[in-house]
Amino acid sequence: MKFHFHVLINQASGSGQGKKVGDKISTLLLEKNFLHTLYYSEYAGHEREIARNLAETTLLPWNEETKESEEPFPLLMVIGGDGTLHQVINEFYRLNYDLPVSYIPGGSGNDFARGIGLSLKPEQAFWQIVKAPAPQTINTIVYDEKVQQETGVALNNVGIGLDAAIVATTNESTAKKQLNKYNLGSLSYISSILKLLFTQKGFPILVELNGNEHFFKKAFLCTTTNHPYFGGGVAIAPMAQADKRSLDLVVVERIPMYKLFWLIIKLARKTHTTSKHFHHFTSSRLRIVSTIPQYGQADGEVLQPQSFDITFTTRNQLVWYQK
Ligand SMILES: Nc1ncnc2c1ncn2[C@@H]1O[C@H](COP(=O)(O)OP(=O)(O)OP(=O)(O)O)[C@@H](O)[C@H]1O
Repeated sequence: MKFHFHVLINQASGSGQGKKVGDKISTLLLEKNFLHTLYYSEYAGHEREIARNLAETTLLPWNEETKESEEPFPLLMVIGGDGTLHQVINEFYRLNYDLPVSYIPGGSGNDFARGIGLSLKPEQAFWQIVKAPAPQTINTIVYDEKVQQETGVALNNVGIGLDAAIVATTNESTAKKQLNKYNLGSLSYISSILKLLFTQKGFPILVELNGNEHFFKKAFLCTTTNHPYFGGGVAIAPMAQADKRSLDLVVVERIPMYKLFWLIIKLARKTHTTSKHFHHFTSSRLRIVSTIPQYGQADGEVLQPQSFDITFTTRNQLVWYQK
């Protein structure tokens, strides 16, 4: 397959990891004589503008015509964290573009790459892309939130409660910026986790799926996920699969601290799914209503505290790589 790679790099992602990966891949593209053009995202939101411009002028859908064409296929290659890819995919979704993308992880969490079996090593991920003769169909989560009227797509997960509060607190923490300078950003993440394990209160939610209603008086973590991982490699839903057109919802109830720590130990041992405080549902469509304002997160991008009446469905996205 002949490509023209349009490489969109977020150098700020992963506390500078995006820059390192971007440099490595651009050197590789030059050395191996691949046709390519580089684009650097210079501020938050710029990645969306670049993606939109490319979609309007350069990128092509993958269809019978482009399959047969002798011309190099113009393929977008995103280098950054989960948040960068999230923004690009959302721009395409907003403008109704159905375009294949490729991705090389350069963030700190890189859950999407983990979830679809794309190497976390940039060079290996690069060859997984270059050697693939065609894109793979990957499931994504479409969310439609009625209270604030927000819609979008997530590649990894959408959470209400604990996970979202952790992301928000870590992002707000001034310590993070300091620690990131020394590549210790994960310390600020761990300190947010510890703080919120103690302070996050249980909140009522109603879940509707497969024609049934489930009510939780004190939900603590409520995450709809497309693949097993969240929070940088924690396999919260080991049964989830990104190549299946279904979503997995995980609800953990607020339980006393000693039980919670036991559940965390079980999580580390991957035996948490047997706990009676861990609830799991699978469906291709589900609705969650949460009336007490909570933080939300979609692929690690924060939704400010709000009530939620959110419906999740699925959508296909073509991702260029081979396992
Ligand atoms: N040049 C830039 N400077 C600062 N922020 C940027 C820049 N370009 C894009 N962004 C913003 O960075 C965010 C995405 O960051 P991303 O999630 O990729 O990195 P990360 O948070 O370090 O990685 P991870 O999600 O794996 O922890 C998006 O909200 C995007 O708008």
